[in-house]
Amino acid sequence: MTTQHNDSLLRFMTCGSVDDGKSTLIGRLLYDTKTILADTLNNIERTSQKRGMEAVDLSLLTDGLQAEREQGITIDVAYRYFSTGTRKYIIADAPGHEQYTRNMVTAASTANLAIILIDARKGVLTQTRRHSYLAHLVGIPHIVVAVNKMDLVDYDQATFEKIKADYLAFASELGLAQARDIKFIPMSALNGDMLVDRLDNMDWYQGETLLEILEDVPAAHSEQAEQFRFPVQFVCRPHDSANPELHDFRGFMGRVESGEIAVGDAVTVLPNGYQSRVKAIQLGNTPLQSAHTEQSVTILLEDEIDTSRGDMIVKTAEAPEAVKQIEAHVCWLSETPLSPARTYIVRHTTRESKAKIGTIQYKVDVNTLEQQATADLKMNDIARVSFKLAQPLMVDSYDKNRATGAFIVIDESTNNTVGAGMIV
Ligand SMILES: Nc1nc2c(ncn2[C@@H]2O[C@H](COP(=O)(O)OP(=O)(O)OP(=O)(O)O)[C@@H](O)[C@H]2O)c(=O)[nH]1
Repeated sequence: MTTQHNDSLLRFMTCGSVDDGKSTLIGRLLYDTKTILADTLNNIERTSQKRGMEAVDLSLLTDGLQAEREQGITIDVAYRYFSTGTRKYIIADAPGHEQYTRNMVTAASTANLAIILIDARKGVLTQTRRHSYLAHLVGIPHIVVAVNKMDLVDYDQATFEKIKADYLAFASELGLAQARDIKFIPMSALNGDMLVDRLDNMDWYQGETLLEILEDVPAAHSEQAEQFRFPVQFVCRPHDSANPELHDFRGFMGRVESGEIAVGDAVTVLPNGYQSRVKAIQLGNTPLQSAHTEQSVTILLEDEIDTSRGDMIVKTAEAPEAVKQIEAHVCWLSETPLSPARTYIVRHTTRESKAKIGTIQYKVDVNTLEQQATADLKMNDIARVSFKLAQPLMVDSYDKNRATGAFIVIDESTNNTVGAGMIV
């Protein structure tokens, strides 16, 4: 089965430590793909000249967004958009240094590719390991290791090869090298080597440029044929006594989180397990023969089935389990620590359940990757936790399905999101 998908959009993120060149890299991409507005460009050129710089300071492009970022949004992730003839791009940029973990987990949850920046002079650092671990944890399938500032090491191939070997050694240890597609590029974001243009300083590198990788990489959902998952958001049941035909119309509205569905397919509605077939699919008022991932549609079934928000329509042959206990990796997002004594709400797709903490098996030191015993969780902690649920949830493992394998934890008293979970 081939899965249809929106291949014209790629979501990616950049990870790097302070001064590795994240802003410069993004600026260079925007500049060389000519997606900056002319007046913005003039401003930057003028400012760079005033500061006595020979080249245009591309970090000014993204730093202009700093003020926006600082307006106290809870999760501090900036999104930037650009497009080429081939694709549209959404870049998630997770700044902030202490809050790095939670920002990165948030930014990474929808990204399909992560660029991990390494300063060629410094090589693989603790932060590199941390970024890589988090990218792995949140299941980003494509990793580009960008060895930046090659101009400062005389574009030396041996330096690049050494960093590549070091990275691969720890990526294997982590299981990252086996599970993900990793590519390495030597570059100078400042001069523009190997981002959009190859230039001629590194003829020894025959691989793709950054933009070539971005243009080619499969977008989300396109790589594995995922199972059909349709959490019901709303049941549309018009009551129109003047129009008795409409009594038959009961549409289930929602978004196809994964897979695809066609008219005539055998489906099961969970958690009750009612079975039926798809009678019709509508996109707005347009009838469709089939629907695929990321489409928001209305599904009509052949039988009258009592269904409500929070139920999930799946194909009968590939139904997930409805479970009342889940094991997950949790990233704690709140300043108030997780307390095992309290009751939380777990929100999973369009469904919620009250939840109690079963056990916190361990938390992970993201710098050393060591597992440590703990009694609570503080902001930025990542831990393996089990939850006991009051209501069953229809879950997949996060590895298999990033939509139905993820959930958020909500504090009942404040209604704030306090944790993000990935089901093991
Ligand atoms: N020589 C050289 N300098 C670079 C390169 N890329 C970035 N820089 C410089 O490194 C410094 C930091 O770059 P930024 O792009 O601001 O780094 P950043 O990672 O965004 O830093 P934060 O925004 O503080 O996280 C700036 O002075 C850049 O001009 C490069 O490829 N070569």
